[in-house]
Amino acid sequence: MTWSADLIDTKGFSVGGTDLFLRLAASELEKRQSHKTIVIIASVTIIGATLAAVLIFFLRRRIMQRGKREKAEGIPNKYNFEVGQLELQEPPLYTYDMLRNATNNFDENNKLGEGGFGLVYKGILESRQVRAVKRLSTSSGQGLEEFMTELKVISKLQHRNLVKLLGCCIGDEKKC
Ligand SMILES: Nc1ncnc2c1ncn2[C@@H]1O[C@H](COP(=O)(O)OP(=O)(O)OP(=O)(O)O)[C@@H](O)[C@H]1O
Repeated sequence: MTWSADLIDTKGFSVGGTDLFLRLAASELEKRQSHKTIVIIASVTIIGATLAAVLIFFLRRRIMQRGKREKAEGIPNKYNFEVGQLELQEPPLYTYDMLRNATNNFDENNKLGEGGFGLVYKGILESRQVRAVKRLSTSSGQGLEEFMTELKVISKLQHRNLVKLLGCCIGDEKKC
């Protein structure tokens, strides 16, 4: 078919008309196909990047909130200190005040039991977590080195008959 009159926009006809089939060179169709592919790839990439950004945002916010909470509770994320040749890592460090508040100033009513090196109290942290707090008695004769050795050993032990070390407090005269 040859058309020699002015071009008409067929979208202008709201009714009637007939289907018009055009035969195109295969290369024309390939071009359209590749455009379609590019559009799909671009859309998937944009959606993927957006989802990743949202995920990273929420993860970062969660980590930051956790960091803030630990800071508020006086628990550093990680610490590493040395006493002589001893090195201890991982268990969180509690301040003496935190444990004193948790146990209501080491109240007799919160006493759970007594071991060779001191009394054990029930404590409730600000986060409402319940803990058994063992306070080293000054008369126990256990020095810093023995205390650190004990911490180092229990922090590495895991057994159903042993309580897990969840943290420690290492003040000058106040060790828990
Ligand atoms: N997690 C806990 N929950 C409840 N009670 C506890 C807990 N930990 C300790 N106790 C009580 O405190 C007592 C003394 O505990 P501790 O760990 O000091 O005992 P121990 O190992 O015999 O002492 P030590 O190592 O000083 O000789 C226990 O016998 C128990 O009654």
